[in-house]
Amino acid sequence: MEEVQQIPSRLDKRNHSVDMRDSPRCTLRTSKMSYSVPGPKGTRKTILSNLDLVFEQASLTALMGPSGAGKTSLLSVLSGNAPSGSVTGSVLVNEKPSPRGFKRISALVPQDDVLLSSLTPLESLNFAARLRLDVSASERSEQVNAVLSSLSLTSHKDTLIGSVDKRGLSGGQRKRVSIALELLINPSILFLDEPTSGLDSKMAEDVTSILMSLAHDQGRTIICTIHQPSYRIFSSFDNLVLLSSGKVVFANTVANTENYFSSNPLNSPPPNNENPVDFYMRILQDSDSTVDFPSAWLASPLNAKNKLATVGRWGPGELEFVNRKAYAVSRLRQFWVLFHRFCVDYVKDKTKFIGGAGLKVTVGVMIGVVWLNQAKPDGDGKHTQDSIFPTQGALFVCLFSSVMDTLFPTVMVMPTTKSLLLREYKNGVYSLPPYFFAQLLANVFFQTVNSVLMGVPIYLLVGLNMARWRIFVFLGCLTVMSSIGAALGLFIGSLVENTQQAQQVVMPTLVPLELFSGYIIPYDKIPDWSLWIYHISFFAYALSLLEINQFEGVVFSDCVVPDVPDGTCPIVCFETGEDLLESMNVYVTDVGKDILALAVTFSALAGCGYYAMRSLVGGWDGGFRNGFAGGLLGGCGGGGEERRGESESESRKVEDLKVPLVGTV
Ligand SMILES: Nc1ncnc2c1ncn2[C@@H]1O[C@H](COP(=O)(O)OP(=O)(O)OP(=O)(O)O)[C@@H](O)[C@H]1O
Repeated sequence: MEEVQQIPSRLDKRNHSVDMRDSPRCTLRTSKMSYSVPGPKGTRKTILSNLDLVFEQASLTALMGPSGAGKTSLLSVLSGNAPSGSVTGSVLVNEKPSPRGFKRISALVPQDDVLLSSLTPLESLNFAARLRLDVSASERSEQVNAVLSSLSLTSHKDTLIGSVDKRGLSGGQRKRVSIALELLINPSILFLDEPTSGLDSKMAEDVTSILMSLAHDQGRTIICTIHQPSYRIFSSFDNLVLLSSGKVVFANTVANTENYFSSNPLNSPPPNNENPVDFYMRILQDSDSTVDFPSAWLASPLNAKNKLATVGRWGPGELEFVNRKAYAVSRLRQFWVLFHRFCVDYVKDKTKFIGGAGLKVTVGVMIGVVWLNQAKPDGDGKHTQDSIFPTQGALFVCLFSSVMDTLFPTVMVMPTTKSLLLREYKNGVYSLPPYFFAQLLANVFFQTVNSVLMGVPIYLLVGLNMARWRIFVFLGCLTVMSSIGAALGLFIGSLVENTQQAQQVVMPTLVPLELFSGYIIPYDKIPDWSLWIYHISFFAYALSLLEINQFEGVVFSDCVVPDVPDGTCPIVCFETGEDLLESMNVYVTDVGKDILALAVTFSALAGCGYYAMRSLVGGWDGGFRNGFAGGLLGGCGGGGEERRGESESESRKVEDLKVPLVGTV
């Protein structure tokens, strides 16, 4: 059994620092609490009905029941993360309405260990501490070390967390890091969704014994959903809440479970050769059973005892302390810490950082070699007609690559970053704008570096216009296109459920914009019905800029128009760069318009990305995502159940905790 040490006392009330000894001890009580969600055709589906439960301070409670019984829903409602449905009845913390800063005294550890795989436990905790604790650096580091030691992670603090593809911490250690991240704020109430799932029996026992100590030695109220625990693990819990079809079947001490089921309502003890926990689950799911378990529980004397359980009280000034601030640090600080974390995560992932940069240089050199010196003028500074097509090709490939190389990595990492965002946002770690802008800026920054690494070799090898400042216009244009790719990536990534869907959205979105950009289909060949696509294509505006940058002032030496009798020239031939530009509907005076169009495109996509992310975490109109993405991905499949799960877990801003959960909501 792992030993849990007490986290030292260092509370500074002015700074909202944390320490369990000074933090409120909390008892959670539900009274006639019901939870329902919108069902089909305007009906409502009741998921939890009339729950009267008490979760006492310094206790470890197991939430159990057959699949679909409502365990996760109950955890979501108790932790303040079920805004998609409606809650009636009351959920009280120390007999008082849930305080404004509820998320600063409670924490939810999700089932999946959503962690940044390229960081170590120490780095993860340091970043989390910078976001969640408004104390001096030395106090922060003291707290991080105390939490690491509290969860027996000190000797693993510098090991890479890792993931399925990258070896790192074991499953049990990862789970402990997940718990440690939440323990940083010394929560009075800790909610855990299946903390032992996926762990072997030894790891599961270690995690349970840690939870037991956190409850008993440190006074926390701990509530976890749990599936098929061994009898040993089951016996470590103090209390058991057993649900079936959203109703309470048993809610009392674990010690009383066997007596209760052996007498009323079953009148027979569990068979000797069967784990009693498995036995209770089996009988609850027995479709032939005639026993009305919820009614039997309501009539039980143990139920009355449960209702009369002693409840905690707020100490003097505690409620005021909890009610103060929604976030521990300012939004500017949140932005800076998150930006730093995105950068460290990117740089530490060698495949992303070194591999990505190496690939860009290689591709740049390859393209440069393919079109070597094709755009270079002759000794007199003049160009030839046959340089036009390869030059345009090189310019277009650079633009295309800048967008795609930013868009795809951004979309591909979204499943991981989304889960992390949901976890942290749900737990009130930061507000959305700092997160969104930190992610956008970090993506733009790294992908711009990559675009430059690819663009410079192409520029030099192809022999593009070397007039002094033109290379900077070229690189600036690639930077803008990378930024557009990043904003579009965040937008699409927030809308879709997985990478497969992302691919199904990306290609149909980008192909028309490329096709009608004026390069693949020349401007004068674009059918009238699709001219609008040309006018909204950011490829068209960026290509226009690069073509002006390249061809303005250029003279072609080989345009000798043959003398033909009827006056029509049989070949298309340009004497100057301006002639060429005009033939493509590009004018030197368009520069301002092109820059404005790109700026508007970037702002619009960033706005849509933010809106989609806001919708993802459950703010504003949660229906936007389901409506828009549902329509877009109607035929893509795979999402109904996941989407339900996500909306169920949608977060609400901490400020919103002023009203809900209490009384009739
Ligand atoms: N937002 C929702 N919309 C529709 N149905 C929902 C929603 N949330 C939960 N449900 C339904 O409510 C019931 C309880 O779901 P919940 O996820 O809470 O059960 P559970 O006991 O945690 O199940 P499991 O053990 O399988 O995770 C299920 O039938 C589920 O389909």
